[in-house]
Amino acid sequence: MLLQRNSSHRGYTPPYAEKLDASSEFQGDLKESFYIGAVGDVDMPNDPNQWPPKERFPSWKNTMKLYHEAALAAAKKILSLIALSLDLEAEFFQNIGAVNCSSEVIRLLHYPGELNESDNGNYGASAHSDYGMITLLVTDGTPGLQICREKDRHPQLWEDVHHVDGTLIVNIGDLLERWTNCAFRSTLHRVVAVGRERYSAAYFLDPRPDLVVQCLESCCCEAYPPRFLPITAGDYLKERLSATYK
Ligand SMILES: O=C(O)CCC(=O)C(=O)O
Ligand SMILES: [Fe+2]
Repeated sequence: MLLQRNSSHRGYTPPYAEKLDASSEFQGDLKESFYIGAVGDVDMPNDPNQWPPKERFPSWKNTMKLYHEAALAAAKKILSLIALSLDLEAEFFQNIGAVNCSSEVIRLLHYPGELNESDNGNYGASAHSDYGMITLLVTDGTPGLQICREKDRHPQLWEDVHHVDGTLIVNIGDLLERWTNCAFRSTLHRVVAVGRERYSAAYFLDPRPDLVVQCLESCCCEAYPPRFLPITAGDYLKERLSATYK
């Protein structure tokens, strides 16, 4: 298939090719998606994105570029607020290299309306937390997204995320959970099949791959020691991605 996802995870991923919950009994999730990384310009001559033909989609590249810019600006503001809440400078995450523009990815998602019988019980997107820092999600308002507030509790309790027009859904990712020693928990979420076609767009912001993610000083003390070992952002993301595409 043309524009099939390449080794830089850019391009088209068909249904069943991704399994966000590696323990799912199904072959893969129902969604299909298209990944667009940071849009190359003078600073990024080797843009690994895959672009549909200009003749058919004349404004596609520019629209994606504008979306990246707007999402990055919003993500930076949210990260500043998170930093302030941790008694850090507003620019803390940007200053340490946690806001890496060349690792940003937009994932355009489409969930099918009709299901095969063999997909009974399968998910549009099976349960997972996002891997990086934060995710900004917009949807077309079709239900399906659910979160589990207490991911370590069993049985898990799932709640619908209600659509509010004109708003973004912000997910905390695993790396922010590791940095903050669980002060900010990464949100376990999934998309259930509701028998209606659904579209959404997720924007993922990840740190520089060589950045070591370790518990922030303001997030641990003797009585509450670090819960996670230090790891580079790149190693963590590689580990999670390899489980997703097994
Ligand atoms: O489509 C959605 O609402 C959620 C998508 C999602 O969780 C993801 O792409 O990581
Ligand atoms: Fe997600």
